[in-house]
Amino acid sequence: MAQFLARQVFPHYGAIPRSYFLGHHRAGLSKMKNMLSSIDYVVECRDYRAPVTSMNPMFEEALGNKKRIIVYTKRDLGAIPQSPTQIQLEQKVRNFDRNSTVFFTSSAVRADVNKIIKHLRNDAAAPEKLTGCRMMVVGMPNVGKSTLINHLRNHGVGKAKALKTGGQPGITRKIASPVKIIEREGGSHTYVLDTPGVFMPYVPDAENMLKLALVGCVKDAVISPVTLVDYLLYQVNLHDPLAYQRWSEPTNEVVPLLEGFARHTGLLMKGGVPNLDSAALHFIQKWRAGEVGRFILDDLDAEKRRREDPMQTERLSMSQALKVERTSRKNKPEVDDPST
Ligand SMILES: Nc1nc2c(ncn2[C@@H]2O[C@H](COP(=O)(O)OP(=O)(O)OP(=O)(O)O)[C@@H](O)[C@H]2O)c(=O)[nH]1
Repeated sequence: MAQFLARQVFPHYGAIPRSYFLGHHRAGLSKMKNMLSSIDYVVECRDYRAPVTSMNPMFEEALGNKKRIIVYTKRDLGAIPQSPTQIQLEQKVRNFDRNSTVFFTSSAVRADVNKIIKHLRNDAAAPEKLTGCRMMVVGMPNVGKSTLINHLRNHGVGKAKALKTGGQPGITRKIASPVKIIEREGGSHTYVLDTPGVFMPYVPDAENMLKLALVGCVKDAVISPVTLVDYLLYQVNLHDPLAYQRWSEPTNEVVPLLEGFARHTGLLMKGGVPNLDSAALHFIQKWRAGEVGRFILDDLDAEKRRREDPMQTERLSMSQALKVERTSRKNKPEVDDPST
C-alpha cells in the first residue's frame, strides 16, 4: 500500500454556523453579573481537549477581577495519563495562564479532585463572613461543571451527587442553589453555585466552531454530523491514522470511513445501505469516549506564536461579539434551540 499522507489543511469550512448563543446563555450570563457582588470566588472550567478554544472571553469581561482558579476538565480524554505528551501539553497550557492557579482533572480520578479541595481549603475561606465563602462555577456548555461540583461535594463533605449531569449541553438552565463542598469548624463553610453553560455570541473562526461542537459544547443537531466526522478525521490523521483501524485503513475520505464503520457496527438502512448520519453520530461518541485516540484539538504551538504576535492578539469584546451575532441573526434564519 502507498504511504498514507494526512491532510495538512481542512478544506470544508464553508457553511458552518458560527453562533449558538441561546436565550438561557444570555439570561445566565446576565444573572451571573448581577450576583457577582455576593460571590467570593470563581471556578472557571474549560475543556482539556480544546484548552484555548473552550475559553469563553465573555467571562473575562463579565466576572472582572474575582479571585479565580481555572480547571481543565476531561483530562482523561485528552492524553494518555502520565505520558510525556500529557506532561508537555499541561506545561504549555500552564504557561498561557501564568497569572492563574490551574488544575487538570478527570472527574473519576480522586487525586485530581482532592488537589482542588486541598487548594480551596486554604484559598476559598471567608472567616469574617457569617455566610461562609460563596463560589461560582462557570464555563462553556457541557464542559463538566455539574460533574465537578458533585465530585467536590463527594470528596469534600462525603455527600452523594447533588446536581443533574448529562452528555448533551444545556442540562443546567438556571443558577442552582448553593452546594456545600467544604466544612470548617466555626461555620465558615465553602458553598458552590452551579451555573448554566454559556456559549459565545459569535465564533469568528469556523474551525473553532467545529472543535466546540466535537467536544460537546454545541448540540449535535447544529452542525451536520458527517461534516463533524470529516473534521475529526482530519484531526485524528494528524495524530494517529491507525486509531480507527478496526473499521478502516487510513483514509482522508469521510464517506468510505463511515461506510466501513456502519457495516462493522450494524448501522444499516433497508437493503444494507450504510446509515451515514447515524454512523457519524456514533463515531463522534466513540471519540468522546476516548476510543478513537486521546489528543487535543488545539495547536498549542500555533497559539503560542499567535500570542507572541501583538498584531494578532486582539479579541472581540463582548459588545462587538453581540453586535456581530445580532447582524448574523438578521441575515440568516436563527439557529433553533433544539433542546427546548
Ligand atoms: N470522561 C470524562 N467525562 C466527563 C468528565 N467530567 C464530566 N464528564 C462528562 O461530561 C458530560 C457533561 O457533564 P456536565 O457536568 O453535565 O456538564 P455541564 O458543564 O454541567 O453542562 P451544562 O449543563 O450544559 O452547563 C457528562 O456526560 C459527564 O459525565 C471527565 O473528567 N471525564
